[in-house]
Amino acid sequence: MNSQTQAILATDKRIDGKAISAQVLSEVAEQVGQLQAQGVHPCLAVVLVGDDPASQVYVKNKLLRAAEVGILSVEHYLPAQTSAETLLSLIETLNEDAKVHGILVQLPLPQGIDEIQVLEAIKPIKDVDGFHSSNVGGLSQGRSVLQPCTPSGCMRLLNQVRADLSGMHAVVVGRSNIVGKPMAALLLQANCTVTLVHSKSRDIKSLCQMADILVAAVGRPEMIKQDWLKPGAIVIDVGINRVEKEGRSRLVGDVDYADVLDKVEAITPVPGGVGPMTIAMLMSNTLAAAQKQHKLLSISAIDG
Ligand SMILES: Nc1nc2c(c(=O)[nH]1)N[C@@H](CN(C=O)c1ccc(C(=O)N[C@@H](CCC(=O)O)C(=O)O)cc1)CN2
Repeated sequence: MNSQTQAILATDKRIDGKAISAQVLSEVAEQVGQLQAQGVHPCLAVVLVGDDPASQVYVKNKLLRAAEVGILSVEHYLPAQTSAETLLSLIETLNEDAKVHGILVQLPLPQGIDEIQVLEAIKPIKDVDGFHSSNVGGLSQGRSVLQPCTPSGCMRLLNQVRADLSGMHAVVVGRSNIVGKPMAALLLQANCTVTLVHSKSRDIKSLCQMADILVAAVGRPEMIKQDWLKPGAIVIDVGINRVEKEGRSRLVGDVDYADVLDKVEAITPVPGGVGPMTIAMLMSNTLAAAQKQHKLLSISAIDG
Protein backbone atom coordinates (compact mmCIF):
# COMPACT_ATOMS: atom_id res chain seq x y z
CA MET A 1 0.00 0.00 0.00
CA ASN A 2 1.55 3.35 -0.96
CA SER A 3 1.46 6.31 1.40
CA GLN A 4 -1.21 8.13 -0.63
CA THR A 5 -3.62 5.16 -0.41
CA GLN A 6 -2.82 4.87 3.28
CA ALA A 7 -3.67 8.54 3.79
CA ILE A 8 -7.02 8.11 2.00
CA LEU A 9 -7.85 5.05 4.11
CA ALA A 10 -6.87 6.89 7.25
CA THR A 11 -9.19 9.76 6.33
CA ASP A 12 -12.02 7.31 5.61
CA LYS A 13 -11.70 5.63 8.96
CA ARG A 14 -11.07 8.76 11.01
CA ILE A 15 -14.12 10.07 12.84
CA ASP A 16 -13.47 13.78 12.58
CA GLY A 17 -14.50 15.28 15.93
CA LYS A 18 -13.44 18.75 14.84
CA ALA A 19 -15.74 18.74 11.82
CA ILE A 20 -18.66 17.12 13.65
CA SER A 21 -18.32 19.53 16.59
CA ALA A 22 -18.41 22.44 14.11
CA GLN A 23 -21.69 21.02 12.79
CA VAL A 24 -23.12 20.81 16.34
CA LEU A 25 -21.98 24.37 17.09
CA SER A 26 -23.59 25.69 13.95
CA GLU A 27 -26.92 24.02 14.89
CA VAL A 28 -26.62 25.52 18.38
CA ALA A 29 -25.87 29.00 16.96
CA GLU A 30 -29.00 28.87 14.82
CA GLN A 31 -31.22 27.93 17.78
CA VAL A 32 -29.57 30.50 20.04
CA GLY A 33 -30.55 33.08 17.39
CA GLN A 34 -34.19 31.90 17.58
CA LEU A 35 -34.18 32.18 21.37
CA GLN A 36 -32.63 35.65 21.23
CA ALA A 37 -35.43 36.73 18.90
CA GLN A 38 -37.80 35.88 21.78
CA GLY A 39 -35.78 38.09 24.12
CA VAL A 40 -33.91 35.24 25.83
CA HIS A 41 -30.12 35.47 25.95
CA PRO A 42 -28.61 32.11 26.94
CA CYS A 43 -25.88 32.62 29.51
CA LEU A 44 -23.25 30.26 30.90
CA ALA A 45 -21.45 30.87 34.21
CA VAL A 46 -17.99 29.32 34.33
CA VAL A 47 -16.22 28.82 37.66
CA LEU A 48 -12.52 27.97 37.80
CA VAL A 49 -10.86 27.39 41.15
CA GLY A 50 -7.06 27.36 41.24
CA ASP A 51 -4.48 27.64 38.49
CA ASP A 52 -4.27 24.23 36.83
CA PRO A 53 -2.85 25.05 33.36
CA ALA A 54 -4.91 22.43 31.46
CA SER A 55 -8.13 23.64 33.15
CA GLN A 56 -7.27 27.22 32.20
CA VAL A 57 -7.01 26.16 28.54
CA TYR A 58 -10.31 24.24 28.64
CA VAL A 59 -12.10 27.18 30.27
CA LYS A 60 -10.66 29.62 27.73
CA ASN A 61 -11.86 27.38 24.89
CA LYS A 62 -15.32 27.05 26.44
CA LEU A 63 -15.62 30.84 26.65
CA LEU A 64 -14.45 31.23 23.04
CA ARG A 65 -16.96 28.65 21.73
CA ALA A 66 -19.75 30.28 23.77
CA ALA A 67 -19.02 33.67 22.19
CA GLU A 68 -18.93 32.10 18.71
CA VAL A 69 -22.44 30.64 19.06
CA GLY A 70 -23.91 33.75 20.72
CA ILE A 71 -24.04 32.39 24.27
CA LEU A 72 -23.21 35.01 26.91
CA SER A 73 -20.79 34.03 29.63
CA VAL A 74 -19.77 35.16 33.10
CA GLU A 75 -16.42 34.08 34.48
CA HIS A 76 -15.47 33.50 38.09
CA TYR A 77 -11.79 32.82 38.79
CA LEU A 78 -11.11 31.88 42.40
CA PRO A 79 -7.75 31.22 44.08
CA ALA A 80 -6.74 27.64 44.95
CA GLN A 81 -7.12 28.42 48.68
CA THR A 82 -10.83 29.24 48.27
CA SER A 83 -12.95 27.64 51.00
CA ALA A 84 -15.83 25.32 50.20
CA GLU A 85 -18.17 27.84 51.88
CA THR A 86 -17.12 30.64 49.50
CA LEU A 87 -17.55 28.39 46.48
CA LEU A 88 -20.94 27.13 47.67
CA SER A 89 -22.10 30.68 48.30
CA LEU A 90 -21.09 31.70 44.75
CA ILE A 91 -23.03 28.73 43.35
CA GLU A 92 -26.07 29.75 45.41
CA THR A 93 -25.90 33.28 43.93
CA LEU A 94 -25.66 31.86 40.40
CA ASN A 95 -28.54 29.44 41.10
CA GLU A 96 -30.74 32.41 42.03
CA ASP A 97 -29.67 34.63 39.11
CA ALA A 98 -32.43 34.32 36.49
CA LYS A 99 -30.08 35.68 33.80
CA VAL A 100 -27.74 32.67 34.25
CA HIS A 101 -29.01 29.50 32.53
CA GLY A 102 -26.03 27.20 32.92
CA ILE A 103 -23.42 26.75 35.67
CA LEU A 104 -20.16 24.95 35.12
CA VAL A 105 -17.52 24.28 37.77
CA GLN A 106 -14.34 23.18 36.04
CA LEU A 107 -12.88 19.92 37.37
CA PRO A 108 -10.67 18.88 39.03
CA LEU A 109 -11.15 21.09 42.09
CA PRO A 110 -8.16 21.75 44.36
CA GLN A 111 -7.55 19.17 47.09
CA GLY A 112 -9.61 19.76 50.19
CA ILE A 113 -12.81 20.76 48.38
CA ASP A 114 -15.43 18.03 48.23
CA GLU A 115 -16.29 17.74 44.53
CA ILE A 116 -19.57 15.93 45.11
CA GLN A 117 -20.79 18.51 47.63
CA VAL A 118 -20.05 21.28 45.12
CA LEU A 119 -21.68 19.55 42.14
CA GLU A 120 -24.76 18.75 44.24
CA ALA A 121 -25.13 22.45 45.06
CA ILE A 122 -25.84 23.36 41.42
CA LYS A 123 -29.56 23.50 40.56
CA PRO A 124 -30.19 20.43 38.34
CA ILE A 125 -31.91 22.61 35.72
CA LYS A 126 -28.70 24.71 35.40
CA ASP A 127 -26.34 21.71 35.63
CA VAL A 128 -24.97 21.89 32.08
CA ASP A 129 -22.29 19.31 32.93
CA GLY A 130 -24.97 16.76 33.83
CA PHE A 131 -23.08 15.77 37.00
CA HIS A 132 -25.83 16.40 39.61
CA SER A 133 -27.23 13.17 41.09
CA SER A 134 -30.70 14.11 39.89
CA ASN A 135 -29.45 14.26 36.28
CA VAL A 136 -27.28 11.15 36.75
CA GLY A 137 -30.30 9.25 38.09
CA GLY A 138 -32.53 10.58 35.33
CA LEU A 139 -30.03 9.42 32.72
CA SER A 140 -29.97 5.90 34.10
CA GLN A 141 -33.79 5.87 33.98
CA GLY A 142 -33.77 7.04 30.36
CA ARG A 143 -35.42 10.39 31.20
CA SER A 144 -34.75 13.52 29.18
CA VAL A 145 -32.17 15.31 31.36
CA LEU A 146 -28.96 17.29 30.88
CA GLN A 147 -26.35 14.66 29.99
CA PRO A 148 -22.58 14.72 30.67
CA CYS A 149 -20.85 16.38 27.72
CA THR A 150 -18.08 13.89 26.90
CA PRO A 151 -20.33 10.79 26.78
CA SER A 152 -23.06 12.58 24.83
CA GLY A 153 -20.35 13.81 22.41
CA CYS A 154 -19.17 10.20 22.01
CA MET A 155 -22.72 9.11 21.18
CA ARG A 156 -22.94 11.81 18.52
CA LEU A 157 -19.67 10.55 17.00
CA LEU A 158 -20.89 6.95 17.07
CA ASN A 159 -24.17 7.93 15.42
CA GLN A 160 -22.14 9.51 12.64
CA VAL A 161 -20.82 6.03 11.84
CA ARG A 162 -24.05 4.10 12.56
CA ALA A 163 -27.47 5.65 13.02
CA ASP A 164 -28.69 2.49 14.76
CA LEU A 165 -26.47 0.86 17.39
CA SER A 166 -29.11 -1.67 18.44
CA GLY A 167 -27.75 -5.09 19.42
CA MET A 168 -24.11 -4.08 19.14
CA HIS A 169 -21.77 -5.17 21.92
CA ALA A 170 -20.20 -2.05 23.44
CA VAL A 171 -17.26 -2.37 25.81
CA VAL A 172 -16.44 0.70 27.91
CA VAL A 173 -13.00 0.67 29.51
CA GLY A 174 -12.96 2.90 32.62
CA ARG A 175 -15.68 3.55 35.19
CA SER A 176 -15.28 7.22 36.09
CA ASN A 177 -18.36 9.19 37.11
CA ILE A 178 -17.88 11.72 34.30
CA VAL A 179 -17.20 9.34 31.40
CA GLY A 180 -17.33 5.55 31.92
CA LYS A 181 -20.55 5.20 33.93
CA PRO A 182 -22.69 7.70 31.96
CA MET A 183 -21.26 6.33 28.70
CA ALA A 184 -22.47 2.85 29.66
CA ALA A 185 -25.93 4.28 30.47
CA LEU A 186 -26.18 6.05 27.09
CA LEU A 187 -25.08 2.96 25.16
CA LEU A 188 -27.64 0.89 27.05
CA GLN A 189 -30.30 3.44 26.13
CA ALA A 190 -29.22 3.00 22.49
CA ASN A 191 -29.98 -0.73 22.89
CA CYS A 192 -26.37 -1.91 22.96
CA THR A 193 -25.25 -4.85 25.06
CA VAL A 194 -22.86 -3.12 27.43
CA THR A 195 -19.79 -4.38 29.28
CA LEU A 196 -18.15 -1.94 31.70
CA VAL A 197 -14.53 -2.91 32.25
CA HIS A 198 -12.42 -1.53 35.12
CA SER A 199 -9.15 -2.03 36.97
CA LYS A 200 -10.47 -5.05 38.89
CA SER A 201 -11.94 -6.76 35.79
CA ARG A 202 -10.33 -10.07 34.86
CA ASP A 203 -8.78 -10.55 31.43
CA ILE A 204 -9.52 -7.07 30.09
CA LYS A 205 -7.96 -7.89 26.73
CA SER A 206 -10.43 -10.75 26.05
CA LEU A 207 -13.34 -8.52 27.03
CA CYS A 208 -12.15 -5.85 24.59
CA GLN A 209 -11.84 -8.45 21.83
CA MET A 210 -15.62 -8.97 22.06
CA ALA A 211 -16.40 -5.32 21.32
CA ASP A 212 -18.25 -4.13 18.23
CA ILE A 213 -17.86 -0.69 19.83
CA LEU A 214 -14.92 0.03 22.12
CA VAL A 215 -14.86 3.19 24.24
CA ALA A 216 -11.50 3.72 25.95
CA ALA A 217 -11.44 6.10 28.93
CA VAL A 218 -8.67 4.95 31.25
CA GLY A 219 -5.93 7.55 30.90
CA ARG A 220 -3.20 5.02 29.95
CA PRO A 221 -1.22 6.12 26.88
CA GLU A 222 -1.71 3.77 23.88
CA MET A 223 -2.70 0.84 26.10
CA ILE A 224 -5.02 -0.69 23.51
CA LYS A 225 -3.23 -2.40 20.65
CA GLN A 226 -4.36 -4.16 17.47
CA ASP A 227 -4.57 -7.63 19.07
CA TRP A 228 -7.07 -6.27 21.65
CA LEU A 229 -9.67 -5.59 18.94
CA LYS A 230 -12.19 -7.53 16.90
CA PRO A 231 -11.77 -6.84 13.16
CA GLY A 232 -14.10 -4.02 12.11
CA ALA A 233 -14.60 -2.60 15.61
CA ILE A 234 -15.63 1.04 16.01
CA VAL A 235 -13.27 2.75 18.45
CA ILE A 236 -13.93 5.90 20.48
CA ASP A 237 -10.81 7.10 22.26
CA VAL A 238 -11.54 9.41 25.20
CA GLY A 239 -7.98 9.37 26.56
CA ILE A 240 -5.91 12.55 26.40
CA ASN A 241 -2.38 11.70 27.56
CA ARG A 242 0.63 13.95 27.20
CA VAL A 243 3.78 11.91 26.50
CA GLU A 244 7.38 12.59 25.53
CA LYS A 245 8.20 10.96 22.19
CA GLU A 246 11.44 11.39 20.31
CA GLY A 247 12.27 14.37 22.50
CA ARG A 248 8.93 16.08 21.82
CA SER A 249 5.83 16.42 23.94
CA ARG A 250 2.65 15.24 22.23
CA LEU A 251 -0.88 14.06 22.94
CA VAL A 252 -1.89 10.43 22.50
CA GLY A 253 -5.04 8.53 23.34
CA ASP A 254 -5.61 5.30 25.28
CA VAL A 255 -5.58 3.47 21.94
CA ASP A 256 -2.48 3.02 19.77
CA TYR A 257 -3.99 4.75 16.71
CA ALA A 258 -1.33 3.81 14.15
CA ASP A 259 -1.25 0.21 15.34
CA VAL A 260 -5.04 -0.40 15.21
CA LEU A 261 -5.95 1.63 12.11
CA ASP A 262 -5.83 -1.30 9.66
CA LYS A 263 -8.11 -3.39 11.83
CA VAL A 264 -10.93 -0.97 12.74
CA GLU A 265 -14.00 0.22 10.84
CA ALA A 266 -13.69 3.70 12.31
CA ILE A 267 -11.75 5.47 15.05
CA THR A 268 -11.51 8.88 16.71
CA PRO A 269 -8.07 10.54 16.65
CA VAL A 270 -6.40 12.26 19.60
CA PRO A 271 -6.34 15.21 19.40
CA GLY A 272 -9.31 16.17 17.23
CA GLY A 273 -11.77 13.44 18.20
CA VAL A 274 -13.75 13.41 21.43
CA GLY A 275 -12.17 16.57 22.96
CA PRO A 276 -13.82 19.16 20.68
CA MET A 277 -17.16 17.35 21.07
CA THR A 278 -17.06 17.87 24.86
CA ILE A 279 -17.15 21.63 24.42
CA ALA A 280 -19.73 21.53 21.61
CA MET A 281 -22.09 19.43 23.76
CA LEU A 282 -21.62 21.92 26.63
CA MET A 283 -22.95 24.64 24.31
CA SER A 284 -25.82 22.37 23.30
CA ASN A 285 -26.66 21.74 26.99
CA THR A 286 -26.54 25.47 27.77
CA LEU A 287 -28.99 26.12 24.95
CA ALA A 288 -31.26 23.30 26.19
CA ALA A 289 -31.11 24.67 29.76
CA ALA A 290 -32.06 28.17 28.54
CA GLN A 291 -34.92 26.78 26.43
CA LYS A 292 -36.28 24.79 29.37
CA GLN A 293 -36.01 27.67 31.85
CA HIS A 294 -37.73 30.01 29.38
CA LYS A 295 -40.54 27.48 28.89
CA LEU A 296 -41.02 27.02 32.65
CA LEU A 297 -41.11 30.80 33.19
CA SER A 298 -43.68 31.21 30.39
CA ILE A 299 -45.87 28.49 31.93
CA SER A 300 -45.67 30.03 35.41
CA ALA A 301 -46.52 33.45 33.91
CA ILE A 302 -49.67 31.94 32.31
CA ASP A 303 -50.60 30.18 35.57
CA GLY A 304 -50.22 33.52 37.35
N1 LIG B 1 -16.65 20.59 34.61
C1 LIG B 1 -15.96 19.78 33.79
N2 LIG B 1 -14.67 19.51 34.04
C2 LIG B 1 -14.00 18.68 33.19
C3 LIG B 1 -14.63 18.10 32.05
C4 LIG B 1 -16.00 18.40 31.84
O1 LIG B 1 -16.64 17.90 30.88
N3 LIG B 1 -16.62 19.24 32.72
N4 LIG B 1 -13.90 17.37 31.14
C5 LIG B 1 -12.45 17.38 31.21
C6 LIG B 1 -11.75 18.52 30.53
N5 LIG B 1 -12.43 19.14 29.37
C7 LIG B 1 -13.46 19.96 29.59
O2 LIG B 1 -13.66 20.52 30.60
C8 LIG B 1 -11.88 19.01 28.04
C9 LIG B 1 -10.80 18.20 27.78
C10 LIG B 1 -10.23 18.18 26.49
C11 LIG B 1 -10.76 18.96 25.47
C12 LIG B 1 -10.14 19.01 24.12
O3 LIG B 1 -10.67 19.67 23.26
N6 LIG B 1 -9.01 18.36 23.88
C13 LIG B 1 -8.29 18.47 22.64
C14 LIG B 1 -6.81 18.55 22.94
C15 LIG B 1 -6.49 19.73 23.79
C16 LIG B 1 -5.01 19.90 24.03
O4 LIG B 1 -4.31 20.22 23.08
O5 LIG B 1 -4.60 19.78 25.20
C17 LIG B 1 -8.58 17.26 21.75
O6 LIG B 1 -8.79 16.17 22.31
O7 LIG B 1 -8.58 17.45 20.54
C18 LIG B 1 -11.85 19.74 25.74
C19 LIG B 1 -12.40 19.76 27.02
C20 LIG B 1 -12.02 17.39 32.66
N7 LIG B 1 -12.68 18.41 33.41
